[in-house]
Amino acid sequence: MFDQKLSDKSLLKTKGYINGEWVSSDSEKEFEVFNPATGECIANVADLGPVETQRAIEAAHSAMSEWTKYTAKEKSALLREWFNLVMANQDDLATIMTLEQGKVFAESKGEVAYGASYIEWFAEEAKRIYGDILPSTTQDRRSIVIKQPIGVVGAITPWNFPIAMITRKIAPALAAGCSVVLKPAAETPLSALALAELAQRAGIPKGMINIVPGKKSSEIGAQLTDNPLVKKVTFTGSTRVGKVLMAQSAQTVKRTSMELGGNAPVLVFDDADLDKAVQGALAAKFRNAGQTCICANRILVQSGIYDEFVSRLTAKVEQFVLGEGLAESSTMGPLINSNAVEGVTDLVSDALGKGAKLTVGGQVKEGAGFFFQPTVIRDLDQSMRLAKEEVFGPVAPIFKFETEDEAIAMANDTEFGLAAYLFTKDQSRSWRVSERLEYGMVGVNETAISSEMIPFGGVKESGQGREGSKYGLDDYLEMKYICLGDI
Ligand SMILES: NC(=O)C1=CN([C@@H]2O[C@H](COP(=O)(O)OP(=O)(O)OC[C@H]3O[C@@H](n4cnc5c(N)ncnc54)[C@H](OP(=O)(O)O)[C@@H]3O)[C@@H](O)[C@H]2O)C=CC1
Ligand SMILES: O=C(O)CCCC(=O)O
Repeated sequence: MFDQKLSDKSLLKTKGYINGEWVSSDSEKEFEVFNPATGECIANVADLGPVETQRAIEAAHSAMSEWTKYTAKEKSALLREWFNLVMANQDDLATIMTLEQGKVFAESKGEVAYGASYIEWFAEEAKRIYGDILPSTTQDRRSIVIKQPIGVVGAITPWNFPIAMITRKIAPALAAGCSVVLKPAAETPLSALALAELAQRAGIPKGMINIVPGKKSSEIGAQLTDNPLVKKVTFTGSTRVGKVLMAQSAQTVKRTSMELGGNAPVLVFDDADLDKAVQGALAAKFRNAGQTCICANRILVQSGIYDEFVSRLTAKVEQFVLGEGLAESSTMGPLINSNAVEGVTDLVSDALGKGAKLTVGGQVKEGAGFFFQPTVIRDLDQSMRLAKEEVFGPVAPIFKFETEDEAIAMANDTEFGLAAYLFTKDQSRSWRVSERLEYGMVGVNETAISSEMIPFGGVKESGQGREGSKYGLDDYLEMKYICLGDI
């Protein structure tokens, strides 16, 4: 399958990557990777476990002491070369991503560029790690703060963004001076391994990046959280697993960064620019077939424009073409697996059973693969599961509200707090509402809020820590205070 599709076939790697070597599992076991658009097996990948992970951690630990000998400028140059290679191989990386993850090729290309932007950004930030000299309480001493790499980083990433979620952890880690052992999602190991191949070609020293693909995620996770050589655990994925990893990390008091589930509301006020609001909600809802933690999960529309909003959004959604991601005609791909299809189906049935109304979609697509039709549902209320639970799929539930206070209360009525959006032309309302929304990120009249230059992250049970931006290095650095007394 890959043979005909990649211009550089050596980007297809199916072994683990430890200490600069491509390795099988000790047991020689492999696991299958599937194309979610067809259900076909597209590769067999080495099934590594806790023992190989321990080896990777030890390699990472040794590599870090070598990496400290590189100047900031040398580290920066290596990261820059990795960025160049990722961009030079954008089409092949996007092909691999579409085949294992399902998103349409244009979106995969966009994600490769987005993922690369974190490498470029942190190549630059690697040169900007500063210390500080503080005022002193006495004449005979000086107080100095230096920043040092926290240590070996254990990273676990999800399948929904198989490149960007990796680069936004590995690039700041390397820039800060840390090495990484990363476990990619079992659904999408091939993108991670191709990235490692390009890092190797860029000259990033052995042991600095280690990739441990494997199906025994809880055992690999236990090794990463229990091993005292690992000083920090960074995770993107479900809140359930994030809590497990935080609890495990507490035993050795590791620093953690958690980017967990979301339940993003889009608040559309009567005074909004309706075209802009429909377009924004559409983009935020259907990106990656709705499988993004900042996807619009609940669309809250004020009563005066409710019917008009529903009919305009429905008309746009009717235009989606569902299909295999490499087909040029497709504008939306499949969900990741059959569990995902079942989960979405259950949430839709619950809402329809309790009186909500379908305006488009609502069905599993017949035939091969894991497709669910792009769907709009209206007239929801707070009793329905869609009001509280994250629907990781192409379903736009539209709720009605009367007043600003009611909309804010509905928006905040969740344990999640990742991203929220609002549409209004009233300047003071945009400030007022932004400040009252209990979320880590708020988009005002804009839903395309992500970039390497902004601090991505949430509050409440959506996690802790921020990725990207000038703050993104902090999670990988320790602050050391040095008190210099008189000689
Ligand atoms: N914030 C986000 O970006 C994401 C949120 N989600 C949310 O989570 C739901 C479930 O998706 P799912 O893929 O199951 O997410 P998970 O949280 O289960 O998976 C994310 C990553 O964690 C790994 N993992 C799973 N269990 C453990 C464990 N006990 N210890 C260590 N690592 C573990 C997975 O490995 P493996 O693949 O090998 O099981 C994968 O690499 C989605 O429907 C969505 O609501 C999901 C993905 C991303
Ligand atoms: O966690 C996710 O679902 C991916 C984040 C997408 C983004 O960075 O915009």
